[in-house]
Amino acid sequence: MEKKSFEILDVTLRDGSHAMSHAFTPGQVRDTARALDAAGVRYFEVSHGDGLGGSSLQYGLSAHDELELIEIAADECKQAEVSVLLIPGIGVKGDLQNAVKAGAKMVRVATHVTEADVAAQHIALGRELGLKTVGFLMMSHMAPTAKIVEQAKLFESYGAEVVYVTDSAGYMLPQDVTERISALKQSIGCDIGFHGHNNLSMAMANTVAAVEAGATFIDGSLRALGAGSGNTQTEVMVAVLERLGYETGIDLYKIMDAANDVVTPYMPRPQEITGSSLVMGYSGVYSSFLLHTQVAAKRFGVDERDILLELGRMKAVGGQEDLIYDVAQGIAVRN
Ligand SMILES: CC[C@H](O)CC(=O)C(=O)O
Ligand SMILES: [Mn+2]
Repeated sequence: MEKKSFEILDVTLRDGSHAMSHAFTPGQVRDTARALDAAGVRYFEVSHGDGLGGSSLQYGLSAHDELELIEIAADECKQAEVSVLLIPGIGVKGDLQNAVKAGAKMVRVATHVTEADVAAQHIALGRELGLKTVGFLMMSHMAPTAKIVEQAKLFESYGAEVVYVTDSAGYMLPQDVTERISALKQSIGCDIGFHGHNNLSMAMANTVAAVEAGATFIDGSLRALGAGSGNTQTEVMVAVLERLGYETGIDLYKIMDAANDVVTPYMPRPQEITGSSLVMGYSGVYSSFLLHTQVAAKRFGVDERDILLELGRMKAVGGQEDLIYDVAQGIAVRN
């Protein structure tokens, strides 16, 4: 049987930044990048959790300059390439140009699932700069499949080479993923990717559904380090996909060692499904809201889950982090 091949993109050093409160050190980035490269991972992402330019009071200040971290990671690459995330409005074109000078070779331009049109200039710039250029539809559970197809076509028309379905809230079930990826497969010519979160313990099942439906770019993070309950666990995904007969190009022992020997020692807490992250998956809340919610719950003396349920009801989206505090205060007043 001919083995199907695809790319695994590791997001430990970007989505993991949320779980690390944006405090990756240069040494942690160097060691992680070296281990990912040695294991055969083709692409891995480095930047503030909210992408280039994310360091701010709204999203959390970075402990170290992300351009310096990108440069350190790129220096470790013998075969791998560094990706950066860019959310138009949080990051600007100049941030992307600087990331390229620091060694980035791929950009993922991320928008809310209904707002692909804000990415036209950034995708064009990515292509102009010679980057592998990707469109990333965040909170994909919030739009019906037809809308996702429409938005993916926009990304493709701007020049995106890959379009991602992104389950930012860890809300989707395998059938949701199958439906969306299959529809994209029939409607667009570029590659399709999937990025999952594990808030309902569905990240691996969703990933398998995505590859079986035709996705050829799949995200994971070592030890699942990422926002909320974290991402699809890269080293486990390699084993599962190999068992399913796919060619990952990644050395299983080396990727396990990267997770266990490099990442585990610096993780601030185990990547678990807690009551709060479960509520995020259940009610469709952005995984990156978790740590902000914990701070707000403490400050106003309220239950984190009540804040998250209310944010889910309000259909809060990325960029509305300040709402978390308003909601917490409102609950405290009502209590
Ligand atoms: C805030 C950006 C976000 O973390 C991007 C991402 O990984 C997602 O939407 O899941
Ligand atoms: Mn994510």
